[in-house]
Amino acid sequence: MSIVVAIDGPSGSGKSSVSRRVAQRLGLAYLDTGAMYRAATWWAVHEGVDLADTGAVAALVRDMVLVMVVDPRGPQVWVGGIDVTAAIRETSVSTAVSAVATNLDVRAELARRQRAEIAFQCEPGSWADGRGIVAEGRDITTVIAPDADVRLLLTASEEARLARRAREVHGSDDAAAVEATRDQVVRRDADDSAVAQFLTAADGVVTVDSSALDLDQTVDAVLGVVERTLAARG
Ligand SMILES: Nc1ncnc2c1ncn2[C@@H]1O[C@H](COP(=O)(O)OP(=O)(O)O)[C@@H](O)[C@H]1O
Ligand SMILES: Nc1ccn([C@H]2C[C@H](O)[C@@H](COP(=O)(O)OP(=O)(O)O)O2)c(=O)n1
Repeated sequence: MSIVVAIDGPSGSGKSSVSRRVAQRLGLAYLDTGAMYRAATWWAVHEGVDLADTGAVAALVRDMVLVMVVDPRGPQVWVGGIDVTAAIRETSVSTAVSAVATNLDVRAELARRQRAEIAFQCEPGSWADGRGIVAEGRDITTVIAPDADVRLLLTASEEARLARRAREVHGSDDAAAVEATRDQVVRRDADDSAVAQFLTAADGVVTVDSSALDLDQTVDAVLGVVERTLAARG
């Protein structure tokens, strides 16, 4: 029997780091859908397409050769035969990505690919050999996989999320580092929330607030929700 775990949440709530660890512990594949929007952004810039030209960006993304390596021990992202796993984390991509993520034709194309990947990992012969997948992003619990076995919203206070991102990007959470991070957390969430609802839990979605938890405690909390949800389902 396959298991699909869907996790949404705002920037810096811990979706990527927590989902990877949860997938490893459960032997499931791991799909970072945000990385797909980042890859599309990187590719459009690489190909010299103006991000404001929504038709041109959508056409480019429809033909984009994107490979997501779903092994949670070493996820990778390849676009047009280039390994962009590190490049898509750069601040230039973080700043620009909402312009691509709010392009509804791009969303339709990436949604199609995300649903196909989730279905594929529930089939024998895939990386997960049918065991299933943890997929995370902004609209997984609501749009991409509303029928997932487990649906979870990972939240944390704005203060905690800014401090985490500042430590990650600038190696410090002093006032200057937090201010330098504000655009890629607060402004981006405001822009992104125009097209996906990830600030409050939809019906049937369990909220885990990680503000006062460290990474290990958050992973344990999420694993607890998975166990209880599957046990209740029988
Ligand atoms: N519960 C937590 N406590 C402390 N730091 C965390 C926690 N969860 C994640 N982090 C750290 O915060 C940063 C952002 O986490 P990340 O998984 O990239 O969030 P998201 O994918 O939601 O944007 C990472 O450096 C991560 O190690
Ligand atoms: N399912 C998704 C996943 C991400 N996005 C958007 C929202 C974000 O601005 C970008 C990048 O997502 P990502 O999860 O990498 O962002 P973080 O920096 O980890 O917060 O893509 C989306 O619109 N829908």
